[in-house]
Amino acid sequence: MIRLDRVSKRYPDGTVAVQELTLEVGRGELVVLVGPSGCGKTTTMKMVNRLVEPTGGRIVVDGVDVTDADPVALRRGIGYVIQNVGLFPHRTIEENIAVVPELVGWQRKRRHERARELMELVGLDPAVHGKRYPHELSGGQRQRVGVARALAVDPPVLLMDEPFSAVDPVVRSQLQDEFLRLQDDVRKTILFVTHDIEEAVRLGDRIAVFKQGGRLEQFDTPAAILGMPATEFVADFVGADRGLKRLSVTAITPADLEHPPVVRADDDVATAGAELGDGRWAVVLDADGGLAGWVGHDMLTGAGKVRERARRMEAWVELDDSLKVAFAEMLQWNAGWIAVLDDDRYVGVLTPTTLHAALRRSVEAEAKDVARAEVVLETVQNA
Ligand SMILES: Nc1ncnc2c1ncn2[C@@H]1O[C@H](COP(=O)(O)OP(=O)(O)OP(=O)(O)O)[C@@H](O)[C@H]1O
Repeated sequence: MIRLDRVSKRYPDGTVAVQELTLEVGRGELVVLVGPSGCGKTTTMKMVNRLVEPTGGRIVVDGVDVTDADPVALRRGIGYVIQNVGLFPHRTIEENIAVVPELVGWQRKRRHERARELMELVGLDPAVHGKRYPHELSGGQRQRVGVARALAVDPPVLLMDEPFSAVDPVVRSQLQDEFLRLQDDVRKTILFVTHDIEEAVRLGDRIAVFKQGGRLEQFDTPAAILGMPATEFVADFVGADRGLKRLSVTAITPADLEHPPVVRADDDVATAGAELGDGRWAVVLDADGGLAGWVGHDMLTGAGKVRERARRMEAWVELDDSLKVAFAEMLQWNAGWIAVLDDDRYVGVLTPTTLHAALRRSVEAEAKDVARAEVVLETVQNA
């Protein structure tokens, strides 16, 4: 959808901002450009909508070479969100959102309806905020207006340059969440600039890590960048805690799970006790495979049914949740294991040991390009 082919930019003063950059953003994909200050991220982005002209290479958007396109028409088809938004101070929020629709000649009623619809989409109340002026909104609300304005004529492509960096970390995290939900709905093709690796990992389908002088160091998924930094520069840039960050982008799969003894809620205590044997505890399931709780070996004495002895499970996670979510739940409940469900069906448990193994296997699986289940780890036991 967006293709950069050996694109370079040398400014008239001789500064090389971007060097032979080749990069592709697929339809509906969100690619984050990340790197230290001055590495050419903004320049790259501005070449896509021709606010800056490349000095070499080709840029194609939706099959059209941008150097052949009329810049004004081109920019109307590409939403642009920048830091500090750049709203018109003397126009209301509704008028600000409707700027491009007005430029392209939409009637007043249609503009009004579209602005209201977009305000709702980005979490603003049209009745409350529509008639206000930019200075009457909070920083986070202004950023939302910026996103709404960029979406006004429903462009297939969005360029976003540090759109959430002018707000405090709490609001920022909230905006990121809302933005991910929004992107799930609208599936735009997005080029997103940030200097914050946490933001890149959270938002990006793929991340392009830049180095000073506009050189692309690595272009890959967040998990691969964190698990297998291609160069020392990338390893330094993503940080010494990249293993921890990687937890948040690695999903739980069935191959990661352990399978402790299982008993049924309807079993007699004596039967369950015998089934458990030497095991210290068991997972308790109800008749249709749902999680009913857990039971300790020492709780299985006397007569009665398992359900009368079982303890309720305080927490569980779903397959496809991240390893980070599982780890956080284990810490919160001070538990040595956590049950994993697939919809309502119990499928196994994760422990700190299996969680760590899952993380290691996921890195090796990617390096060898095989399924995670096929990776056998070297461990202290089997080394
Ligand atoms: N108009 C210009 N003329 C000359 N040099 C420029 C111009 N604009 C940017 N540069 C230089 O090009 C390089 C890349 O700048 P750019 O703004 O693309 O970096 P960036 O990665 O977006 O940085 P930041 O994260 O600080 O915004 C920098 O060295 C910058 O000083």
